[in-house]
Amino acid sequence: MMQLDQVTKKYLVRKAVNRCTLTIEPGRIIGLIGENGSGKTTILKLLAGLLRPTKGKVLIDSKKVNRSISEKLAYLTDMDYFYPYFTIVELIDFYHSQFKDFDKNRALEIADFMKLNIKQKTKHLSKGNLSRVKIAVTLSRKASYIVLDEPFSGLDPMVRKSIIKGIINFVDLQKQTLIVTTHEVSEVEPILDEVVLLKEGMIIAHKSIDEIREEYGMDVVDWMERVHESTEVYV
Ligand SMILES: Nc1ncnc2c1ncn2[C@@H]1O[C@H](COP(=O)(O)OP(=O)(O)OP(=O)(O)O)[C@@H](O)[C@H]1O
Repeated sequence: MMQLDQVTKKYLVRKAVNRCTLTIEPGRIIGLIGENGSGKTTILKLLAGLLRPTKGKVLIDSKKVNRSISEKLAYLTDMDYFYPYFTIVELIDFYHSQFKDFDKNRALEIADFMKLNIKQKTKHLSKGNLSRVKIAVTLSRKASYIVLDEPFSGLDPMVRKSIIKGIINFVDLQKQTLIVTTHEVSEVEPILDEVVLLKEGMIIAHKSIDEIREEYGMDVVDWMERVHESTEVYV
């Protein structure tokens, strides 16, 4: 289980995350949604132990998060920093050597599903193919928690939908929990169980997709727009 308990994160004087309380149950796929600068990446970095909260507690499996959480949390960042002279298959071997839970066969299977040429050097990859490689190596870890920051941003809209739907086959929801931030809400929505909506560093809504449809009888994107414009809190 992942928990934020009254978490505030300040960068100097600016509050990027403001008194956020959140519980994420295991085996769920969560969409962390919000406009630019609303605090999504900061929350993911707090969960990944890369940042410390200014106030409050970040807990995973009831333990305070620190850097050793990387053993059970796979994190796809919004940055690209692969060693340029590695081919994709060499990169997969490198990940295999670095992470005990890395499943090389799964990586090759995802690379194949993503239609990647594994003999290509990472420095020659297009932005979209680099995004595919990042997804492949992250989902190949059998980590309990998978955290994806804007994983679909570089992908061609023509193939994005099928890739998003396909990745669900590479997550084991009996054992894994997935959090994804995205601006492509309508495309990602089919794979989500819950959405957490952020506005100016605060959580303004946390609902399951079923609840949104049943309680509000609304399409998720329409509901999010309504919540975002309203002053009410839906948690
Ligand atoms: N290292 C930093 N130093 C100072 N301010 C920062 C730093 N990182 C983020 N911020 C600020 O904190 C706020 C939240 O940033 P964050 O990156 O978490 O938002 P985000 O929702 O992920 O945005 P985006 O959708 O654009 O990626 C923003 O106002 C941002 O400018």
